[in-house]
Amino acid sequence: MKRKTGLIAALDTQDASTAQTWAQAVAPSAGAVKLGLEFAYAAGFPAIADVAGATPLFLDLKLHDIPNTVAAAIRSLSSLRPRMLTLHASGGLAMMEAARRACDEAFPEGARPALLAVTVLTSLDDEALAETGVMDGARAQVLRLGKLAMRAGIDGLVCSAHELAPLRDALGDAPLLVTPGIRPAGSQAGDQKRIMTPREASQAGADWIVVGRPITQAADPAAAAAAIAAELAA
Ligand SMILES: O=c1ccn([C@@H]2O[C@H](COP(=O)(O)O)[C@@H](O)[C@H]2O)c(=O)[nH]1
Repeated sequence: MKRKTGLIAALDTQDASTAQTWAQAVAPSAGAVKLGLEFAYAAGFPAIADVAGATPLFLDLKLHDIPNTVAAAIRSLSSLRPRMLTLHASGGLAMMEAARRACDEAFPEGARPALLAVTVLTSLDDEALAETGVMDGARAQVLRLGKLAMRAGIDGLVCSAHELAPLRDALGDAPLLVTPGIRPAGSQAGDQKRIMTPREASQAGADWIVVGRPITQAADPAAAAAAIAAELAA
């Protein structure tokens, strides 16, 4: 049976009123809004809560530090009540385990966010990854980090749509698989390297796709989001 794929709109801006405008525009089409480093550093935590409002919040802070610091950061951000929260799998097993324990302790029963481990950023191709010392390519590294994240009790993974099939083969249906690097046909790749269209990512088994600039930089963000949602539903 075809998996239902939801749209997460990435609202990357420093300006709270711009983010608010975009959040309203995508509300009929997106299942969640993503606020990340750019917005958090510029606008602050209270603005994150304001923009998300009643829409589920994907808080993409990509935590990456020693276990004690990551656990403390999760306790600090718990008042934002994110639905999904990211950390880097490359922080290691102990860091991810500490994050999971902190989530269990800091959030009330039933309100714990899905912890998502970022595997290999979608802006990296095999060549760029080799420059960091990973010589066997993005697919192998995503699988390695994905398995490590599952051992740590992490709920899902951020990966490119190209790794969905091997991840499903290796890990089954349970992990939530979230894919940025999504580009509707004809749109600019920008700095993204491992890309797919919304329809391709959905067919490959994504639970969620993350789309930013193809929506926010469109002449009509509401229409762009609606077109992507329609492509996912087709
Ligand atoms: O591997 C990753 C992890 C996170 N992202 C984030 O997703 C959006 C993508 O925005 P676009 O404008 O659609 O490229 C952005 O907020 C990234 O921080 C990612 O792209 N890749």
